[in-house]
Amino acid sequence: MTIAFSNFSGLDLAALPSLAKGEARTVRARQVLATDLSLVGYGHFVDDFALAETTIVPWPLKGSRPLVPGTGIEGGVVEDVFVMERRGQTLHAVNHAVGRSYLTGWFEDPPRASEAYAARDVSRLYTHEANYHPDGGQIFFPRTLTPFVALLAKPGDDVTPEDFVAFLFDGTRGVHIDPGVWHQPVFPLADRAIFDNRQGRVHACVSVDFVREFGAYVEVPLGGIRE
Ligand SMILES: NC(=O)N[C@@H](O)C(=O)O
Repeated sequence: MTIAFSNFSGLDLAALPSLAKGEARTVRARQVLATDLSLVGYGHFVDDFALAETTIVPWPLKGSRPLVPGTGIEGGVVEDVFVMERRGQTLHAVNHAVGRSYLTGWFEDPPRASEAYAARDVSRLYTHEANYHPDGGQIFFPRTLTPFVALLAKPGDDVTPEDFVAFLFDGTRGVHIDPGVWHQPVFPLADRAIFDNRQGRVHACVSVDFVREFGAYVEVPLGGIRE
């Protein structure tokens, strides 16, 4: 499958506002340890990728008649690897299941970040967007025991940067992100990591652009738990 670069939010990545110049602000996501309880409303743990079910949302109806049972969900799922990799002072994510790649964040002031130089501080990352899938959930499962952070917010199109929570996973378990839950591709606490990914084949995506809508980048903590 060919891989095409996707910029869901449509933000001009060649004209990013500068934090150093005060052209944008940061909203630091609250970091919490992923537990069964803390994930309520966002998703749940996955312990066996092969056996894990991905929630598929039945086709939405406009009339009063119901779907014939078992129909409206037959688009099924797609699955393949999702590769997260640091490229200098930027982070990229390549979704081989749907053939799309993304720039998911910067380890420096975004307009000054370079792929030619190593990141100086990887304890946090700035990201500019998030999205959700109305058609189904999405599973990220680490192939190696790499700890990772899932930046998530509960469903609702009136989402704001302040709604996002950075869930810290220790790398021994995966995550099922529920339909409608805002997310970015997960952020590994390593320079490169491979995840198994399973999601709805329809791959409907609804995006939020933190920069153009709120004048902010979301700062994602990637260190240990502070709270
Ligand atoms: N950008 C982003 O979040 N993408 C993933 O959710 C995906 O489905 O590719």
